[in-house]
Amino acid sequence: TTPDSDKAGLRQRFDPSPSLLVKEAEHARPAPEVTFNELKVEPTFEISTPTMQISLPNDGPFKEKDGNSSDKTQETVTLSMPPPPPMLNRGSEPPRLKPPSLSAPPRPGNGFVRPPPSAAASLRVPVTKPLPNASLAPSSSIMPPGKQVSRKVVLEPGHSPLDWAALTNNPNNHLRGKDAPGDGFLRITPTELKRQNGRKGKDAWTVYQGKVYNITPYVPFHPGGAGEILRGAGKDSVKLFMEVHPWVNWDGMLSECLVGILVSEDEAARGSNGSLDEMD
Ligand code: HEM
Repeated sequence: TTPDSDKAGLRQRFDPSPSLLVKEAEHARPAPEVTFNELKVEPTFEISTPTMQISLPNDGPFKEKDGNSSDKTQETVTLSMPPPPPMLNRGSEPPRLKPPSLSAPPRPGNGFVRPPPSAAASLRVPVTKPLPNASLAPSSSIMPPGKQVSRKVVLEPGHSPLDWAALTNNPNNHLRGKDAPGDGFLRITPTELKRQNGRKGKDAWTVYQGKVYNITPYVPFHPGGAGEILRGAGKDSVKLFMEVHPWVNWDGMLSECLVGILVSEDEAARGSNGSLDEMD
């Protein structure tokens, strides 16, 4: 070979024409695609609607009303099916996993409709803005049936659960109220309890597990609203309370509001002046 032909040969090798490039590119096809061809899998991006063919005998339950006899022994019904989801990894690469940052990590406890029972519920500050007229709020149309919207209300400023906790921390606040003078606990009859219904200047007392509490100071702090908690005024609230929030720590929250215990009329008549201190 001459030097000139050497040059030409080199140029052809290192400065290939576009057609050569294509050829080389074809040769450079990655091996897994060959595997595809060997497996007779046709990589294609077309999305076709698959069909399903069902053969029905003509004299079966689908026979025409007028009894037309047809030469056909079979009728073919073609049903369309929705297209499959497009496959994005049709190439030779294995399917790639999504980066972890794009998928939210699974959160435990998502199935809970209500928060789990805990004493801390009494100190939890509401994170979502409640409905102003929560007791009248209709259930949301986008909520699945059976799941209700919160019945919590907007509390006045300074009436958060933490504000209540601060108030009960000071025993000088006399949260037992004006109807329970002194420090001693009272023995309260059902008749007396009935009178303490929060009306006509009377404090609202209620009963929980045989103990009588003055709920009047707590009413503006109650997350379920005044109307709800006052349903128990002058009577035993345990049933209503347990229906709504059995996890709330009544004793812990209202210990400073304890007025006394509920006794029967007979028991009260046997006692001297109604003070529990007398029993010691
Ligand atoms: C007649 C008795 C009572 C009734 C009918 C009642 C009713 C309600 C209602 C309807 C709610 C809103 C629930 C929601 O949809 O999220 C609520 C919340 C609440 N109530 Fe009562 N309540 C009563 C007594 C009490 C008492 C005595 C206390 C305190 C010892 C109390 C503490 C609370 C607390 C802490 C919440 C918020 C619960 C949470 O954060 O999930 N309730 N109440």
